[in-house]
Amino acid sequence: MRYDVLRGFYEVEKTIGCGGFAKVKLGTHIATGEKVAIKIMDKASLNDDLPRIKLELRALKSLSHQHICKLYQVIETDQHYFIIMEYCSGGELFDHIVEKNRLTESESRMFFRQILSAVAYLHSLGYAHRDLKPENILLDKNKNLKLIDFGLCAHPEGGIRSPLFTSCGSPTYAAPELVLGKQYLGPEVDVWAMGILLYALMAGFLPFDENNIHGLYKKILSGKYEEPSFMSLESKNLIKQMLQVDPKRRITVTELLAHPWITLALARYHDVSLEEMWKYLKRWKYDYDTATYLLLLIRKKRGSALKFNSAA
Ligand SMILES: [NH3+]CCCOc1cc(-c2cn[nH]c2)ccc1C(=O)Nc1ccccc1
Repeated sequence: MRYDVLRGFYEVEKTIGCGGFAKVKLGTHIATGEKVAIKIMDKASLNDDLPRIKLELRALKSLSHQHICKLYQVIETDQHYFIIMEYCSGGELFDHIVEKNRLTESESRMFFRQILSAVAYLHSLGYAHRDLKPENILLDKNKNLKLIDFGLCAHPEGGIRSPLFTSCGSPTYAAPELVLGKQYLGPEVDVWAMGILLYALMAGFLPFDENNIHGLYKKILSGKYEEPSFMSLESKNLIKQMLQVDPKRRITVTELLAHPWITLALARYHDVSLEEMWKYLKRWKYDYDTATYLLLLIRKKRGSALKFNSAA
């Protein structure tokens, strides 16, 4: 498939993922030679998924965090949307767990801290992800986690604490209040999903699993799951606090950040303060210059030469 609008700016290579209304291809940003991920959506097949794309673009444009997949450029034509993103060569966290069966407690903690840092940042900007699962967490070549797919994220007008209704996300990771179709709060369902994630990292299987949806819902609503003997007591206790059926009794992100199991020292990401960073990002147009600047910034941080052929 030829994409004329990309010619001279990006080379398009193999497909690295596809889901529903989008396919994702590996690409090369010609001016810098850096690899990128190009999420391609055919407008004709989007139909009622168009709001998801708008949501995702709005979210990605305002997010800048070391554990959230970076947006470089947005290209829109009559037929397509092209979302140019940071390339995560380590694939999905899901595959990483499957190949290792389960992770050690310290590796799980290392990954979980990164997820928590990204989710805490999201919530601080008034977003809830609402579809946290291993398939939406990728690894870059240094095994750093990157959150993707903000197509279901919520940014309620009344602020992150205002109730939501839309039932969305994957049933396996859905919190009881979501399953019951009750009003729910974005941050609380994200904490539940992170509890499922942490359990899956350390156990190698899911706490609530059933091949039929009703059996699955019953298990989720019971809040009862197996606690493998190889899990330490503090890990079991942390997961228990995240998988509380009553969202009011569930541990919050703020409490998680201070939790002894986490002792999260959130590293400062940019040399500039985050406030200044946001100011720049808000002004950027996510055009080719933005992509070029961001990729050069990464190259600089990596200490590589600032190779740049302006012929492009
Ligand atoms: N489960 C992930 C499949 C690959 O999907 C992606 C990969 C990257 C990626 C790969 N390397 N670097 C970034 C960036 C974004 C996506 C993505 O958003 N996929 C998607 C989400 C919803 C519907 C359809 C597709």
